[in-house]
Amino acid sequence: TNTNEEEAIQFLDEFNTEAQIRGPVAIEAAWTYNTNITDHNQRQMTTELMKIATYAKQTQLGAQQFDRTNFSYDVNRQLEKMLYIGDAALNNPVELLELMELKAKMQARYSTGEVCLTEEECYPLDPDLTETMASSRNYDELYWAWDGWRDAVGVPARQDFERYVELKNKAALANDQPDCGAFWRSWYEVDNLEEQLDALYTQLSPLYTQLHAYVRRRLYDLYGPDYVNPRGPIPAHLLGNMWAQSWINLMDDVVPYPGKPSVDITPVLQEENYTPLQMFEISDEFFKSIGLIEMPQEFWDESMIEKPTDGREVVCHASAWEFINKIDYRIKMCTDINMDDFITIHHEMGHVEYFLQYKEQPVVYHTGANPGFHEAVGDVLALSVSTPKHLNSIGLLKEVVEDYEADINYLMSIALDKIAFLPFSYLLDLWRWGVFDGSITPDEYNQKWWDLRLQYQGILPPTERTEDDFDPASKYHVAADTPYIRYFISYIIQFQFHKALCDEAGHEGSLYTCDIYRSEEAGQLLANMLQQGGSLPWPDQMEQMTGQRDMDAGPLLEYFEPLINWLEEENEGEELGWDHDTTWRPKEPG
Ligand SMILES: O=C(CCC(O)(O)[C@H](Cc1ccccc1)NC(=O)c1ccccc1)N[C@@H](Cc1c[nH]c2ccccc12)C(=O)O
Ligand SMILES: [Zn+2]
Repeated sequence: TNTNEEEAIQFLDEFNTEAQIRGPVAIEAAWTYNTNITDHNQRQMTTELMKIATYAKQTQLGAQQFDRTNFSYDVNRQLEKMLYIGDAALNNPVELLELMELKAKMQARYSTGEVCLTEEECYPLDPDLTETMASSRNYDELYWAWDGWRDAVGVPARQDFERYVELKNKAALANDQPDCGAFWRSWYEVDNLEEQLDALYTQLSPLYTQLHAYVRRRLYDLYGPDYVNPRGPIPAHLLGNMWAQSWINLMDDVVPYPGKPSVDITPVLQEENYTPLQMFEISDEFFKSIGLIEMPQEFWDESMIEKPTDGREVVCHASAWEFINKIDYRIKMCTDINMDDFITIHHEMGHVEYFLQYKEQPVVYHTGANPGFHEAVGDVLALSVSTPKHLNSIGLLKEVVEDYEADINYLMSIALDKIAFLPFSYLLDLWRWGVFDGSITPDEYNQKWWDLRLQYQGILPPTERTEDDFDPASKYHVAADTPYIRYFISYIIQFQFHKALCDEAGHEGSLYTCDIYRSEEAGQLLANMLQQGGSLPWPDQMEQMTGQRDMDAGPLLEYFEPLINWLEEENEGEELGWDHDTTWRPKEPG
């Protein structure tokens, strides 16, 4: 083996140059497929991805030549990142091709899935079924969309998924990892991640239980005792979202003090005919206001921010794209004109901001400090943007009242998104890690999924589910080979970041009223972290920003403190939790 550090540095420089030439070609082919799903474009993408995989394999072999023992920290870290190359580690090219085609096929099935009322009348997830789940209060109509979607994209995915699991585990073994879940967890560079996450969830579950009891009572008032049991789990299709992962669309039915002005900007966005472009420009302006880098011209020229109307099939699930040529950065999103998508735009733009901030780093460091960091950036800014004061100052809320009741309404709206999301974002990869490590076998995929959905979310399916169903694949990230624990981690650390940025901005008063708009100091603190990309372990970067090294639920609990007190009082007399009546089932849908 080679102990010559000079040669290692030479090797790294050559990779860095080569990657910026080869990378864009493959990413462009993936972009073309994602924005125009055809067999031809899939073949083109697969061909390019195979070439990049071969190059990654060569790079891995090259990096393995070196004995890193006495190399500098940075050279060692860059070489180490080259050793783990994901799917490309599959030694058998036939299997690698099979895996790529499986992934493309599952992603295409999800992205083109639809539920039909009649032969000619079919509805896709985005925007139609999403809108039905958000706005219908008809138990049977909600069930039609919920069950139809699972029949359309869940059931047919099972066979592909089982083969996908085998191949992903083979690739993990080729990366010296016992299974794919272990490989995905290795990105967090801590050896007790699962224990840390379990401790965080234990700390947060009482708050979720309070919110669950409150919302359940309101749904009981709405749907009656045939469909909602005030002591049991909630039917999964009543929460305003296809996966019950965010309950924000129930706000009108659960708002604590109805007499106060709304905090939902959807009516204004629609009445004033805001366009997706204008929504993106408002987001970009916020990033600029705190001194971050604005979206480049190529971003505005090449992004796809609306669902095409020319008949093209596209992957509508939002994503942010870096072409590692220091020039091209894009967002692909089928933007709907509502608050949900206004927030998602900030989420996606947060990814692009991270790309822009770390673009001078070596390519191997073009990642988040950990995947949760990448998911948190946009959401942190959205916490400021969402404040009624801020929305009022940019003309998206016509009236704002600042008193205790209005504050509780606001905190409820944020909790319906952030607190409701915690169990879902935790359980999804608990299930998937179990699938990868073999503790969850194909004959129980669906049963174990619903066991976890009951245990953590306190929900149950509106009808009996069997192993003929495969409900996990009704969620994009399961169909699209995208890990999910990153969002659970993001929802915790984004409040740590928010608190640090608010302190830096000189904010005084409650954390939930903080808006870092126009604070160059806050922006500088954030940029200093973002610029580092993956060059330093995330605890070091967490310490630079917040003064301590761990994930900590404290700032989240501080943010929601007034609502926690309000819920405890409001829920006096409620039977908290959902294991009081495990035999109850809702009445069958019509
Ligand atoms: O999936 C997303 C947004 C999509 C994404 O930006 O996270 C996207 C997912 C993806 C990953 C890989 C391939 C294709 C899509 N991630 C990125 O675009 C991305 C880009 C660079 C680095 C890391 C992630 N949000 C999650 C949950 C969520 C977290 N915060 C939110 C805020 C608003 C709405 C949803 C969410 C969901 O919809 O269930
Ligand atoms: Zn994201």
